[in-house]
Amino acid sequence: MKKITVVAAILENEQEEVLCALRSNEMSLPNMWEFPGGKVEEGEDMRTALEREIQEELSCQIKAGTIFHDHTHEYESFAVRLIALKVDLVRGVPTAKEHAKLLWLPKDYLLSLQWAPADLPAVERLMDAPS
Ligand SMILES: Nc1nc2c([nH]c(=O)n2[C@H]2C[C@H](O)[C@@H](COP(=O)(O)OP(=O)(O)OP(=O)(O)O)O2)c(=O)[nH]1
Repeated sequence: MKKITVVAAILENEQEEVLCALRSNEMSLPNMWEFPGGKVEEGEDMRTALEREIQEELSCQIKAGTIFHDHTHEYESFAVRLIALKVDLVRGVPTAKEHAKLLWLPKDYLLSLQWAPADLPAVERLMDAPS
């Protein structure tokens, strides 16, 4: 089974809301919520990959921090190693360039969204984590 490594950003604002992104119809896993990010390219450092993906997808600059959750999920046709990292916003305002929608949501409400299955362990951990 093909396995890809994906890095995803956990970004919180001053109200302790988490940035959630809705995958568009043109993306794989359409209409599912995710933490924005993308595939790590060959030879690329995971933090560089995440900072690049966020610049491309959200037109803002972030600094990737510590790993929050690292989990492999098997979809029907491929497996995703999803590495979720805490990030800080350095410059700009996250703007949806590829996603259908962006949403800042208090942690307690995260499970009201339909998440990509690979994200659920990280979402649940985030809901349990003290702010
Ligand atoms: N970015 C991101 N992808 C996720 C998450 N959860 C999850 O299952 N995925 C899946 C969806 C995609 O199959 C894959 C990441 O692909 P992507 O489409 O975001 O990455 P990309 O921009 O590098 O790739 P591409 O669509 O241009 O081929 O991982 C998540 O939280 N964030």
